[in-house]
Amino acid sequence: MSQIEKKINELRKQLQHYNHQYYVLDNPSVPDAEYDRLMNELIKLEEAHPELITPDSPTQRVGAKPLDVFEKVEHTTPMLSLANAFDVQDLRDFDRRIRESLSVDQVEYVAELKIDGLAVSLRYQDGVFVQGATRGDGSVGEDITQNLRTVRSIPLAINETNPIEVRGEVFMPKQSFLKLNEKRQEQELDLFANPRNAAAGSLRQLDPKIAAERNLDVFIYAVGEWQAGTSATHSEHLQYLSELGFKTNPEWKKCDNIDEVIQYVESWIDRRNELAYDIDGIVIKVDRLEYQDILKTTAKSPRWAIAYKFPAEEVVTKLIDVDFSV
Ligand SMILES: NC(=O)c1cc2c(=O)c3cc(F)ccc3oc2nc1N
Repeated sequence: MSQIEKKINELRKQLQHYNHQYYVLDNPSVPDAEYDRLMNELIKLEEAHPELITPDSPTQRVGAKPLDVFEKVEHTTPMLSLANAFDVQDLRDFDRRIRESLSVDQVEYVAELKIDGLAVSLRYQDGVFVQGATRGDGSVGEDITQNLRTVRSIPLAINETNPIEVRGEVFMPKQSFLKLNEKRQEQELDLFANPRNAAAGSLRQLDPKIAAERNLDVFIYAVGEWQAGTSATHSEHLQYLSELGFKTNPEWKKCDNIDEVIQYVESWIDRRNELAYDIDGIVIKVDRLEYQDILKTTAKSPRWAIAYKFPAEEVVTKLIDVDFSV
């Protein structure tokens, strides 16, 4: 390996590490000036040696040119939607049905915040991000790889060389949403109704440069296709996803029974406005993967998971004070 290649690989490793600290762990470890200096050094070296550029280089986040259309992508494992629960009794019924089907007295669950964004599937081959898609109708989604590459918290490379597909929710933080609408107000463009629509609208842009400016973020919440997988529980999957370098939501909780799930749900009903992002409920999943396999799915939804929906918040949009006096 030439000195140049050594230098390029060293810079890539450093920048990928700093990216992970900043965007995935929200814990910047270098001043921006130092990060920019290293990035500029890598850009210059790659410009001088374009044959050494690889798709997982930190310089390749925004590169692509606008698309004419989004290609279709078939999901090898369908991306189903969740059945809803609206009160505690629904949760107890959900738990009873599962314990009866499994003929067990107690079932462990994982409870997770239900991020109010857009479901996506990300595929990695030989440790490199190769394709990202929307849920679509559950069987066929749209290829939005170029736009997902601009989401800084989506790693372009992971240390799992076996093919793996993961699923998560792309969202726009509340602050970014307010700033975007203020800018659109100034430009006399129509405003987005909520962060979810803003995130969806950003991922539907054919020009990745626009998506790149929208400050999108992601929480990865499940492993999809992973032949090499050996985990016994969903909670092990969540820990593994985090070790691989994915951004997972830190608020998930393993619950020994439905009573603990109900406590968790009730603890979050009044705490959502503390969060930097919108949630519209809590997702509850049977933790043991062998139980998930036994319970399977209906045509539309898994029998081993349910979404407890919070009552819709009275929509208090921050009215942007427009100064008509001028
Ligand atoms: N918005 C979310 O934060 C979120 C969404 C889903 C799903 O839509 C979902 C759909 C399935 F068929 C199975 C598991 C799931 O798990 C999920 N977990 C989450 N945390």
